[in-house]
Amino acid sequence: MTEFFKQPLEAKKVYSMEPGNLEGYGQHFVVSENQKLDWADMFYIMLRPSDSRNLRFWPSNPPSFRDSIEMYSFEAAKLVSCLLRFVAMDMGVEPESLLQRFGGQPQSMRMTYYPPCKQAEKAVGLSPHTDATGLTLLLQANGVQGLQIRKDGKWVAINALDGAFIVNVGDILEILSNGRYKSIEHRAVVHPTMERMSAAVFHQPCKDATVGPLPELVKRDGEALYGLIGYMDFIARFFAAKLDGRDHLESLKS
Ligand SMILES: O=C(O)CCC(=O)C(=O)O
Ligand SMILES: [Fe+2]
Repeated sequence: MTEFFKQPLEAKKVYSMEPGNLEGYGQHFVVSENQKLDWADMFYIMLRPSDSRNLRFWPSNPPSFRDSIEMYSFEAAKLVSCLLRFVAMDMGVEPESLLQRFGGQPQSMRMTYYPPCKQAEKAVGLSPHTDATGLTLLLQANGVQGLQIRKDGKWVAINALDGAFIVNVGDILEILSNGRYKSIEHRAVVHPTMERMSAAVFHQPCKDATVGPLPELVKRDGEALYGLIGYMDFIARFFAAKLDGRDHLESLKS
């Protein structure tokens, strides 16, 4: 990842995003021509299932990139399967019940490079958002801190352990768990003199999945806190909400 971002712009532009598609090199969360852009370069690819991969966006330089990503993707999927089993057990439902909702374990990855910014307090590295996923494994790749989460209305800085994953609960797990696990709003700030890099691996339902609280939880709770929605409709709402925090999620509440 470091070597990819270090290349001259021209080399990275070979992988530029195309209209209507998030894959490739560029900026995400662009909703209007008047907004300030995030102080970051992003690179997004689909990893799983393997037939969702578009190798046109997989850099051939550095030469080890593809093999490294393949291995990373496999291990991340394995870890997330374990975590989803633990979460299911924690909620007192069948251990496989959550995992079943992520059939084929769709997975994608956003690598983000935040250049240093002299006026760091005036720039936003990554705008506040929740992840539209089940679970996200986030790795802060070069030891520079910058992630913040919104807790009780206040931004709290996260001090990540070196080499450890930060596990973020996403919108879909909040819905499936009927609100037991809350999707965390987060953002990234930038540093005045140091660059920062992060890699987020997202685990989401398949495109044609319908998402709603697990029936066994609804039965126990006596009500479903969220209505049923197709995953692609959910994604459309996610982007239409223009990153207004958790609005897209709150609007699903019945
Ligand atoms: O850079 C970070 O720490 C946050 C990245 C993130 O939230 C994302 O890629 O969705
Ligand atoms: Fe995120």
